[in-house]
Amino acid sequence: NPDISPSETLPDTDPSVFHKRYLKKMRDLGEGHFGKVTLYLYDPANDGTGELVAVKALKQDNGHVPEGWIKEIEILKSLYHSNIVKYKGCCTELGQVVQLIMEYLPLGSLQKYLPTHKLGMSRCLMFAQQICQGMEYLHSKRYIHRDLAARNVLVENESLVKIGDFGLTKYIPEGEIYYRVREDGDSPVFWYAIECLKESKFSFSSDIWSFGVTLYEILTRCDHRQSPPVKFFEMMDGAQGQMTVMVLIKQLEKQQRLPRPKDCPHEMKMLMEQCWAADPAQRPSFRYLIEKFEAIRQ
Ligand SMILES: C=Cc1cc(F)c(CN2CC[C@](CC#N)(n3cc(C(N)=O)c(NC(=O)OC)n3)[C@H](F)C2)cc1O
Repeated sequence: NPDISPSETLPDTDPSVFHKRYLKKMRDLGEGHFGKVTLYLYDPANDGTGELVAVKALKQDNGHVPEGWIKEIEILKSLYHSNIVKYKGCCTELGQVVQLIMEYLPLGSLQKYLPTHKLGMSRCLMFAQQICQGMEYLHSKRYIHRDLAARNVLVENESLVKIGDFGLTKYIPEGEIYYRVREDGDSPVFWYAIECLKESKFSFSSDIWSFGVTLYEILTRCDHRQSPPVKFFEMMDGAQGQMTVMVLIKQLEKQQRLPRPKDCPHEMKMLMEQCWAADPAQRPSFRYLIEKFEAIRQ
């Protein structure tokens, strides 16, 4: 339309800048150790026609912004993949970045979706392959996730899932193999590789172990009676009843692993066991897992 000058059609504001005053709180989506994720309507026109967004905010402690928080925002901002939740922007307050704005996936996590949608095996394997594709991309940028689990995978629709949270993601510098941290608070120990439990050594290979547990969750349709914590407690031959990290390590050192889910194809059982190899070097890569899923799903 020749008589409208470009300046009348181009937006003159940065779409990745969100103003706190236009964020209308809807409800909480999740709670983490250091903060929470909340559903907001971003409604600058103040007429309810805005868009729903998922907002991650840290529990503010005396106003200083932890260095890891900026890192998490920078990491998500740099990721572009169909199986990774989209970064939308930031909301700053007093010039400090305080909130991370992401796309909202109303179907929520696999942990909530699977028990109520009876998915067939082929759909489960399709989701598993998509998680591997998102993770292969993440590893290609030298990031390790450190918290891969069904609760952190979101459902876009019945044919698409995305890795939705990067709260524990770390960069592994060139030439390094491990990332070492002093674990604190509620670490997801039942998703942790044996070397993470024993020496806090995280690597690309420890993400593979966590993927194996995530695949187990998918094959059990996230039935809470078969959840990793429940099954590991059951395997503890119920004696002392007190599960500690030491007891879990002993079980894993005795080569005990999560049981084969009902109706689980033998090939999937083999794949999970490869992901749970005691030696990190023996575990497959996400590239290898993608090819396995391609072959099985043909
Ligand atoms: C500050 C740290 C921190 C705080 C937390 F609450 C959590 C846990 N949280 C992660 C994000 C979460 C699950 C995933 N993936 N989710 C994202 C969406 C979305 N983008 O739409 C969504 N949708 C939904 O539930 O729709 C019905 N759930 C869910 F909030 C749990 C992890 C943390 O590191």
